[in-house]
Amino acid sequence: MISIKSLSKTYKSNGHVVNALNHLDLEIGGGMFGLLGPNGAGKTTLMRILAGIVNASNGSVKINGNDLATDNGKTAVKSILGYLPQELGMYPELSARQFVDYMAILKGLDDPSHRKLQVDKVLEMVGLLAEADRKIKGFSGGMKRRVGIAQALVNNPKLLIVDEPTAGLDPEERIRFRNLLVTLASDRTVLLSTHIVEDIGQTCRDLAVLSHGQVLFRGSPSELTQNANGHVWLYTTDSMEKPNHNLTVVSMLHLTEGIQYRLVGESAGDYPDAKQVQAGLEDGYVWLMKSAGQSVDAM
Ligand SMILES: Nc1ncnc2c1ncn2[C@@H]1O[C@H](COP(=O)(O)OP(=O)(O)OP(=O)(O)O)[C@@H](O)[C@H]1O
Repeated sequence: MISIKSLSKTYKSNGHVVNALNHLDLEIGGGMFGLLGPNGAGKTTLMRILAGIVNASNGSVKINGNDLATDNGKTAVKSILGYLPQELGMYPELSARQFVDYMAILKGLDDPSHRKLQVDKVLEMVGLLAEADRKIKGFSGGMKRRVGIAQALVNNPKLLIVDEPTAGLDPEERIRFRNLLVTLASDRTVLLSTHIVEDIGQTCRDLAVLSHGQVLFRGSPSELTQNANGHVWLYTTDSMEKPNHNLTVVSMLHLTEGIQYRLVGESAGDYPDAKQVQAGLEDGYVWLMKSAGQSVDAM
């Protein structure tokens, strides 16, 4: 559905040139697709180009055969696209229904009776019909995010793009939101950008990991996980000294016998007592970044 070839985007700011996307190639099909990568990897830039908000510096993007470099292509894509940016400005004094209706007008749904049906339909899809006449200012973070999805869905898009939608949500809201996206992906493409590895593992069959504006990995969550097998250890010590820097600490657990480190790296040779364990998705991500020479030390 989406074909991206040698896509580059350069920003100039304060005399510096930033290569946000650097000859990026990517093919994305139907269903739910994850875009994973550290802050600054280029995810938002890629989504903004796909959504037609910024122009690429070089390269080509085709969505359902429509070339985003042409006016006709842009118009065609607009009619099949829904976009939820990281920060969507909402009018807090409006009710959910008023806001989604307003966005529907902006998207060109001119027929009032069709628009009303469509607004109610999307509010129902996101589970907000019962709250539709409450002011947005009284909504929780998760509810606001659902209003955001409702406005993105109001033109019944075949491609839904969501940028970091679960940031700042509590665990219950996050799970609910993730499940909503999976349901929506049953009959459309949903492109989900996040830096939360767990969100991708729970929802996407396919994913790409971006770093420095390029694709480091393209495949399934289980392929990303499997690549790390043989490179993950648990090591328990009562010493206060952290394991050496050739190993990345993925997590730490305080036990009665000391601190248990989960470590990812080429070899745990310096720690003969370390026990090799099965990799998880987060280990796969850390191993990928480490193999590419990127620092992923969160601790
Ligand atoms: N409008 C802009 N002007 C200058 N530089 C920019 C602009 N937008 C993004 N950048 C730079 O481009 C690079 C990629 O940013 P982008 O926001 O696309 O990454 P990201 O993966 O979405 O990160 P995050 O998760 O932090 O949003 C970063 O170095 C960023 O500072």
